[in-house]
Amino acid sequence: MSALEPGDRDALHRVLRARRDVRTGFVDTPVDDARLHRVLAAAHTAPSVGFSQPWDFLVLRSAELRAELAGLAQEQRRAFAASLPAARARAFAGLRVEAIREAPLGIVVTCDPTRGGRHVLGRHTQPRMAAHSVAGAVQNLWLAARAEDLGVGWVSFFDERELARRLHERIGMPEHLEVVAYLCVGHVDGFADAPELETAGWARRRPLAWAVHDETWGQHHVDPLDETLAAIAEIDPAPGAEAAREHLTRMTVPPGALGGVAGIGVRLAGLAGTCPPPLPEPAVVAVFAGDHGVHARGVTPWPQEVTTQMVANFLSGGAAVNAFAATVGAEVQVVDVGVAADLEPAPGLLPRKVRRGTRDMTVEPAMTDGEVRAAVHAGIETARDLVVAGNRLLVTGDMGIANTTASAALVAAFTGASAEDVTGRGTGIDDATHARKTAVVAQALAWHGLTVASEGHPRSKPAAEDSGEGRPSPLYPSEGAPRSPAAADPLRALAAVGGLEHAALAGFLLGAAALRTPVVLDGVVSGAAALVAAALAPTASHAWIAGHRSVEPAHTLALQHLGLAPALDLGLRVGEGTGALLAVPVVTAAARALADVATFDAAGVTEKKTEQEGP
Ligand SMILES: O=C(O)c1ccc[n+]([C@@H]2O[C@H](COP(=O)([O-])O)[C@@H](O)[C@H]2O)c1
Ligand SMILES: Cc1cc2nc[nH]c2cc1C
Repeated sequence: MSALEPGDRDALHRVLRARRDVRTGFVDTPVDDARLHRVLAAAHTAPSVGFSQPWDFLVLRSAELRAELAGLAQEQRRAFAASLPAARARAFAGLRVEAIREAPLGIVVTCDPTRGGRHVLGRHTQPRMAAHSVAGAVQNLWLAARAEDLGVGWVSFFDERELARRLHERIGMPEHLEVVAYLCVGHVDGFADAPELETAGWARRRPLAWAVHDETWGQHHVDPLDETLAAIAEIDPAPGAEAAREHLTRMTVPPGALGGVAGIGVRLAGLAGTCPPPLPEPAVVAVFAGDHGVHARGVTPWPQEVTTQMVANFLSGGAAVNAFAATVGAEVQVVDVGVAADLEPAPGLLPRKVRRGTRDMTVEPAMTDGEVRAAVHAGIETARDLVVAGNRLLVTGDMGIANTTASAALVAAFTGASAEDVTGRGTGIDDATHARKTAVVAQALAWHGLTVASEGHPRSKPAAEDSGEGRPSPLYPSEGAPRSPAAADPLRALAAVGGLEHAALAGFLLGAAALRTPVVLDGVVSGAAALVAAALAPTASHAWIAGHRSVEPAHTLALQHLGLAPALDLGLRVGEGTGALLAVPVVTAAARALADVATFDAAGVTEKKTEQEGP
């Protein structure tokens, strides 16, 4: 028996932590054969399916061949860069993805899917286990190399088939082999403390707790919503906001001249806790899609299938959201949380369906408590995924035929406004449909006990609008005024009259705030979701910027109640994230101004005289 010795565990963990995927810093020093042999021997001890040991190691030293292969990788790099949204492409331009020429050794690790014949234990049920086994060998190699002070970089910027074909032609690699890894190997001038992509801000590490599910899927050590609310409670925007306000007084613009742009800058600095705040790019719009049981009540002339059809349009790049996202260099992600139809997998689609549409809110709760929680969690997880993937600005979007009815009901429930005040014309409806829609909203509010206490008057005064200096007013400012039933139990109100996209958007808004990532809010659907989120965690609104004001009356009420001043007011009523996307350059400019605009001192610009001094 091979017993381990004291200290082995610590040593193993040290090596695991110190392993890096190395793309920079390779040096010329040759790798001696004994070292290389130990590294390959470590790879060869890896576990494999049915003990089939499907790997081979092709050691490439020829600089000429390596240069040729580097050319293949470069072509793939160019194609990838061309596929990226503008801000991502800028970030990518500064990244190294391979060191094929610089590293003195290339090791190609192959998989022979035929090794061992027909009866390889386990591979008959799972053919991919052969390649998985080879990945285990690569990991062994990587760790052993680290213990030898050798850097390893795994290059995946290859079309695997093209690489296999080239190796077949050039060095006789058999055609039935698959290439699992091209590894750049050699001595390096040092090992970084953190992954290169993390240091470059391209992506972040996920906390282990998010990845561990206990017994039931989605059951984590701490509930994601509780964890999110606890993180939001920690936000203190005062120091960053104060620093930004102070800096604004010294910037070479007349005092107050930056108007609402200054307010956005203060907000960004408050959230980040520093001034200047980080540049809020790259940006991504998450378009949450869902269908609505209340559609059956004739609240919109559009058939429900349009939700599915528009999702297809987003995914093929043909919608307004795609045009606007391309204009501002943002990525588009569609999140299916409740579309009635089954959707085919597609790049850009996050399949997070909780159920196929909600129920009719006029006769029963639109969602169960469990469905609401699942959709809120889907929103939190979407925010987490997009932030971990390196996005620094999130943008909300929505798609759901009939969702302006659910939005109106939510806004009425949270602000205390009447059905008449909140019900708008959505996609553009005639007077008869508008009257029916208003009655439907009133009926739903009454059925769920979410109606106004004193007819026609909001129970709590709307909060004063954002002063333009990033100080959101308290949500329910009139102390002693009765809280609406919705504010007392936001998730119940959401379940009663909301949509799956509202629930997911509420989670998304909270998830972003918890990660101190700013979010630009789109129209009435996001506004309604923000009311739910703010009722759960008032300080979350420090992370939110109202991108625009839509023509839906409920949106104006929601923004007033949230104390948010819209960046733009263009008479839009598209949804999808369009209005918020147009505000992205405004948000970026606010951050850039704090970073780049010179102070009076630095630029040698004379400040204005005080009034008493006279001319
Ligand atoms: O963003 C807004 O304020 C907005 C205003 C009016 C309509 N919409 C969009 O129109 C759809 C819902 O409209 P409706 O009339 O079917 O309730 C939905 O997909 C929304 O994204 C969005
Ligand atoms: C065509 C169309 C596009 C939309 N985008 C968001 N909601 C929409 C509703 C309709 C009907």
